Amino acid sequence: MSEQQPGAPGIEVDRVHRAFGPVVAVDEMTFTAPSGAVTALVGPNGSGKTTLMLMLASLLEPDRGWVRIDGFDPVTHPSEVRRRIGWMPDGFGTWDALTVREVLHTIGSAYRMPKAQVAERTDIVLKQCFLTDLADRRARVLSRGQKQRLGLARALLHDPSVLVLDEPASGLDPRSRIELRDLLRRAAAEGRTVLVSSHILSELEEVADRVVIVADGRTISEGPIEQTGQDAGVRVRINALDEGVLRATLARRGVRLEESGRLVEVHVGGQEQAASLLHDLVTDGVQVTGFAPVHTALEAAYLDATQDRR
Ligand SMILES: Nc1ncnc2c1ncn2[C@@H]1O[C@H](COP(=O)(O)OP(=O)(O)OP(=O)(O)O)[C@@H](O)[C@H]1O
Repeated sequence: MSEQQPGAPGIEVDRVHRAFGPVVAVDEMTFTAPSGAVTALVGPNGSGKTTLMLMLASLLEPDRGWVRIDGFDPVTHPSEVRRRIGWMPDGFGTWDALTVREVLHTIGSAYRMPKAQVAERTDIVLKQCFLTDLADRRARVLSRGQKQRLGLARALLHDPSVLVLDEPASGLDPRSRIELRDLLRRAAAEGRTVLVSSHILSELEEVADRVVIVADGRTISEGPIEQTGQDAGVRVRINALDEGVLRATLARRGVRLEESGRLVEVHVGGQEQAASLLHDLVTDGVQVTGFAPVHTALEAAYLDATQDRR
C-alpha cells in the first residue's frame, strides 16, 4: 500500500459531469472520501453511482470536472491510479475455466507484480475473503456469493490504498456480510480509503464513517454518519396503554396520523420536535409505552434527501 497522510483525501470528486448522449448520468458531482475511513455512496437507482465509480477506476473519462485518487488524475495518470485503486464492479465476468487461485494469479500478472509477491498476496486475500477452501475450484462452479467474494479478493490483490466497491454485499449471506463489514473496517483502520455503494442502508450505517447522498447525478448531502439525519424529518411510531386516549390527544393537538394501517405513526420535523411531542403527550396524561423512530437516521436522511426522486 502506498503512503498516505491519515485523513488526507484518498478520493476527490470536483464538479464532475458525464453524459451518455442525451442522458446526463453525473451532473456536477462533488465530494471527498478521506483515507482511514469508510465512505458510503448512496442514491436512488440511476443516480450516477456506477458511472462515477467507473471514472474513479480510470475506465471512463469525465466530460467536465475532475477526480483524483491519492492526488492522481485517472485521465492523465491512469497507471498511477490503477496501482492505487482496488475496484470491485457491480456484477463482473470472471474467467470461468480458471480456478480461483489462477484467477488471482492472472490478475497479479496483469499488475506486473513479481511472482513471489503474487503467491504471497494470493494466500493473504484468499484468507481475508474466506476462499482458501475454494482456491482450486473453477470459477464457473462458484455460487453468486462466492463469486462476489472472489471479486473482492481481486480488488484487494495488489494491496491498494483506495478501495472502490460497487454493491459488494449483493448476493452475500448474513455471515459473509458480517465478514465483509469487518474487512472494510479493517481496511479503513489500516489507513485505506474505502468508498462503498449499497442500497442496504442499515448495513452501511454499521460500517460507514461518512455518507455521501446523491440523486440525479448530483451530491445532495455529505458528512459524518453521526450527523446524518439530524435535521431530517422523522416518522415516529407511538404506543400507549390506551390507544383511544393517544389518538384523541394527537387529534386535539392537531397532529396528523401517517397512513400506517392499525399503527399510530406521525411525522415530526426533526429530533427536537420529536422530543417536544413526547413531552406534550406525557403532560396531557397519555401513558406512553413506546415512542421510536420507524427509520434509522441514515434511512431518514436518505428518504428526506431523495423524496420525489426515483
Ligand atoms: N453506457 C451508458 N449508456 C447510456 N446510458 C447510461 C450508460 N451508463 C449509465 N447510463 C445511464 O446513466 C444513468 C446513471 O446510471 P448509473 O448506472 O451510474 O446509476 P447507479 O446510481 O449506479 O444506479 P443503480 O443504483 O441502479 O445501480 C442512468 O440513467 C443510466 O441509464
